[in-house]
Amino acid sequence: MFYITRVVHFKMNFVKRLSESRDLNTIPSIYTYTTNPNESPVSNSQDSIPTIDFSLLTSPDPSLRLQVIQELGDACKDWGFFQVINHGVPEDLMNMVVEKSNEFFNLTDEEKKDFEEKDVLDPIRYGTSFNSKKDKVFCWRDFLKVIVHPEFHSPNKPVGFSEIMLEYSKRTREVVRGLLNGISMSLGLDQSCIEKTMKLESGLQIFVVNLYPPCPQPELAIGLPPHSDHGLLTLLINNGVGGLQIKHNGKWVNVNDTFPGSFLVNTADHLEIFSNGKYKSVEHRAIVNNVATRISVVVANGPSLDTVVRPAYELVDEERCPASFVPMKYKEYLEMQQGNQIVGKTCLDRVRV
Ligand SMILES: O=C(O)CCC(=O)C(=O)O
Ligand SMILES: [Fe+2]
Repeated sequence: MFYITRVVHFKMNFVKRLSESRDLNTIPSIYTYTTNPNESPVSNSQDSIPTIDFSLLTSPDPSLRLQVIQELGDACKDWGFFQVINHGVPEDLMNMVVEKSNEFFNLTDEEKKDFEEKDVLDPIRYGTSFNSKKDKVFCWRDFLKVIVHPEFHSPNKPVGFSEIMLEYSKRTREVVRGLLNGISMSLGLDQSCIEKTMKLESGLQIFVVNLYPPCPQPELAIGLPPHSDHGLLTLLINNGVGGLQIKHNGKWVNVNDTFPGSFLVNTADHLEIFSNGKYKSVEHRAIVNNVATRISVVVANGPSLDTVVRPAYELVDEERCPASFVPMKYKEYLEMQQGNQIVGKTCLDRVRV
């Protein structure tokens, strides 16, 4: 008796390769994304996006410290988004991170093959769309996601990527720690309250590179649909090509002009949970264009995977201010978010009371 075994390889359709194919004038229908027709037009009023001077958090002048903590709290409450300047991370390092990330995508298919994603919690995942096994409409985006803390992982190519990622991971964790200390105080809590409760020492940090190649019909496709991030704070830098939009007072706002060398920071779901809804995780999306490849490098910073996240006890009062969220282990939340399609704030809604 003969058994014929046929091994079917699931071939990922990376958009980088697709966009490089000659004569691509229209996008395949799987990428056709319908935006809500009732949505108001995108606003360019980005001048008012808050800017936080990180160096003031450690100023010897207590009134300056107090002022920046107040500004940080207001930014989290009113925008869930701000840019951070004077953060101490060298601009050269930030540029190198973007450059090396680009080099990764320029490796041959064969070289990248080892990193293709199999499971949503694999430490290194090279993939396309958001969750290509579940997405009904595909995102015009390829990605690399690497867990860099509490255990450091990295692809072994291109040369020097690993060292750059390690340094960047350390330096950005320091910025996140400083910001979360300030945010703790802005909530009227001890400076180290978030750091301790969320066990940041073994907190999860994921390094994500998004690559959005030029798209022949940008108005029909989406880079990343509206969503909020898991974790506490997300830091973003890009290669100078715009595409990020954030939702502010029900309207999409373009985030294009930012200070060179600054971090774009957004509040994520677990900060909304911890603050009992005082600080909202911001909805954002990435649009695409037909001219230039956009690269964004995102560092997602969360609690330790075993932390059960719930609203801070100090912020809950059974009568006047009951808990708005039920407790959930961060690992479970992450699996739920990464293992499904990404739709607005639906994940957070699942733990909302
Ligand atoms: O590329 C961007 O600007 C947004 C990326 C993003 O939202 C994400 O990776 O979660
Ligand atoms: Fe995001």
